[in-house]
Formats: sequence, C-alpha cells, structure tokens
Amino acid sequence: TRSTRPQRLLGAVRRTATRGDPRSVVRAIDDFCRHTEWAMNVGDEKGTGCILDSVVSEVSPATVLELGTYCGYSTVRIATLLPPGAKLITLEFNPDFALIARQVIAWAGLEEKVHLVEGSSGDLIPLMKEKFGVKSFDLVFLDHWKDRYLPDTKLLEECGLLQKGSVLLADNVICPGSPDYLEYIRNSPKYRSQHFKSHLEYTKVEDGLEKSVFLG
Ligand SMILES: O=C(c1ccccc1)c1ccc(O)c(O)c1[N+](=O)[O-]
Ligand SMILES: [Mg+2]
Repeated sequence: TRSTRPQRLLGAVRRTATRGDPRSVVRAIDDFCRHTEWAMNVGDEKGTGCILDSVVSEVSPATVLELGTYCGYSTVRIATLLPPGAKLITLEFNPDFALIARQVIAWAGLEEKVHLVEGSSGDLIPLMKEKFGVKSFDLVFLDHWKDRYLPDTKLLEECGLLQKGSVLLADNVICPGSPDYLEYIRNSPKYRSQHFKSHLEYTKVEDGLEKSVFLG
C-alpha cells in the first residue's frame, strides 16, 4: 500500500539528517516540505524567522507543553533550545503521527528531553499534575486542532497549570484560524497578548502566531 505523508517525511529525515543532530533534522524536514511535499509543520519562517525560536529562547522554560506533535518538527525545534534539565511534554491524538514523531525525536537524539504522550489533550491535561508530576507550565505551544485551543486553555487554567508569567504561543491563529481562542485571549484580563504576523508554513498565505502571557 502507498506510504503516508508522515512516513515519507521520516524517510527524508533518515536519508538526509545526521543522527543526533537536531538542526539537521529540522533542515531535512523543511527541505522536504518546501521542495517535495507540503506538511503542516510550523515551518522555518514561523520557526527560525524569529517567533517560535525567539519565544522559547526568551522564556527559557523548565517545563513545556506542546499540544499537537504531528511528526515532531516543532518538538525538535523547541527541545533543542531548552536549558539543561528542562522537560517537554508533547501530546498527540493520532497514533500514526505519534509513531513517526517518536522516530524523528529519537533520530534527533532528544528522547531524554521529550515525553510524547498519546491521547486527547482534553483527557490528558487534567492528569498532568498527578501522573506527570507537573506543577505548572512555563510555556505552552498550541498547534493541534484549532477548535481545541480555547477549551484546552480554559482547562489549563482550571487545572492550575498556568502561573504568573506562563506563556501561551498559538500557531495558525489566522490560517486555518482559531477565532474563538483569539476573541477570548485578547479580551481576557488574565492575559497580555501580542500577534506575530507570518505565513502558513512553506506558502505565501497569511498566518500568524499569538503570544499570550498569563498574568495570574
Ligand atoms: O488544520 C490544518 C490543516 C487543515 C486542512 C488541511 C491541512 C492542514 C493545519 C494547517 C496548518 C497547521 O500549521 C496546522 O497545525 C494544522 N493542523 O491541522 O493543526
Ligand atoms: Mg500549525
């Protein structure tokens, strides 16, 4: 049977990236997606350009939650920039994506920093404290189903997983878009938000990320 896109992306990583070299894994996926086959990775413009990399470096988080692993591209991007001892928990609902992502993360040599958990964010977020020993998240990267951004943000608040200064960074707030999330986060007194205009990965379509600091 025909391979899947994530399988072809993993093949490109194995063929062109150096084991244990996260930057070469990121470059291999960007090249594959730009020249061979588009895939929904946050990409090099929203990634390197400045935003994702600069927010991670600026926050220098000890605990990160990523919602939506897909093939592990942003997982590798973020994990490479984490300070020693920092942990990234990434949640993926789709078992096929999770299987590929584990292999991409392993190829980058980042297994120690990353804990990939399969399941739905709605089910797993309430378990973060008791099962994963998380007190709160310094950074949350929202990149999963766009209609889950708002309910999961409210769930993070209710579960006491955000503290003063916690940063939420949401991909695709313009395309495909998450209008209810934007409406909530921009009008809530509990957050200070900033929009970073960009483009849908590997295209010229308007997109952007929304960075929101939890004020407690
Ligand atoms: O939803 C899509 C999508 C919708 C339709 C077709 C392909 C992808 C998408 C597009 C760009 C993204 O950066 C992204 O994270 C997603 N996603 O699924 O989470
Ligand atoms: Mg995205």
